Amino acid sequence: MDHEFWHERWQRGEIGFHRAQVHPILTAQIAHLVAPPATVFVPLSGKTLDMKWLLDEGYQVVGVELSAAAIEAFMEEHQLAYTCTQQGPFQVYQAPGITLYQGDFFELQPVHLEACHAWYDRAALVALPVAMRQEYNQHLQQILPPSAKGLLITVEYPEGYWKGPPFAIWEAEVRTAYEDRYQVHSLPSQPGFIEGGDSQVLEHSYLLEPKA
Ligand SMILES: C[S@@+](CC[C@H](N)C(=O)[O-])C[C@H]1O[C@@H](n2cnc3c(N)ncnc32)[C@H](O)[C@@H]1O
Repeated sequence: MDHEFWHERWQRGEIGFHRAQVHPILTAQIAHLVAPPATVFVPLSGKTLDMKWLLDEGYQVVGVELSAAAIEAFMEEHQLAYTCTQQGPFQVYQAPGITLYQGDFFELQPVHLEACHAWYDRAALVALPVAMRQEYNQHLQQILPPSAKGLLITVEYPEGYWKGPPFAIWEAEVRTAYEDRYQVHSLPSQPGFIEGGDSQVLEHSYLLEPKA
């Protein structure tokens, strides 16, 4: 999954991961972690409608996304008046309540996320092959404030059912990645969504709360 893979997907409009509705797990769960006007980090954000829902609820949003096309589509589809400036390795798109860093997640530093109270990971961790996931989990924990809480959604499906992305991630992997620093609350799985997928897919979500 190099950068070119994702740029090409955006260029060709192959964005089956993009949902036409706000994710019901976000709307049901985020208030259990943080209340508006808390700042929520959305890694590998695409142009998800979830960010608009968060803004409309009164949350502040910080995102990171490789594709400028995705970020500009988000701003334009929601008619947000935005500015764009260069800051180090990022083009920074800003509109009231939202800052989207266009560039590589792995270039983010703690200073970029110092205002964040929570993060929301849907189709970010599962977008990465296993070799990158460990690095992603470590970097995420290094750049977030230690008090930040997480809402993570993974997908699960039988081996051989789908090539990925999204990749199936089982609870043991989530616990290995997060349990040192977070209480990992597993929520009941529910029928999931993969472009062209069917009932063999489950979505499994987790609330991650820093250990005292
Ligand atoms: C599967 S999509 C999910 C998008 C969004 N979370 C959603 O729910 O619609 C993964 C996104 O991550 C972006 N991406 C992949 N690798 C990235 C990286 N290293 N840094 C920033 N964004 C990245 C891709 O361009 C793509 O938009």
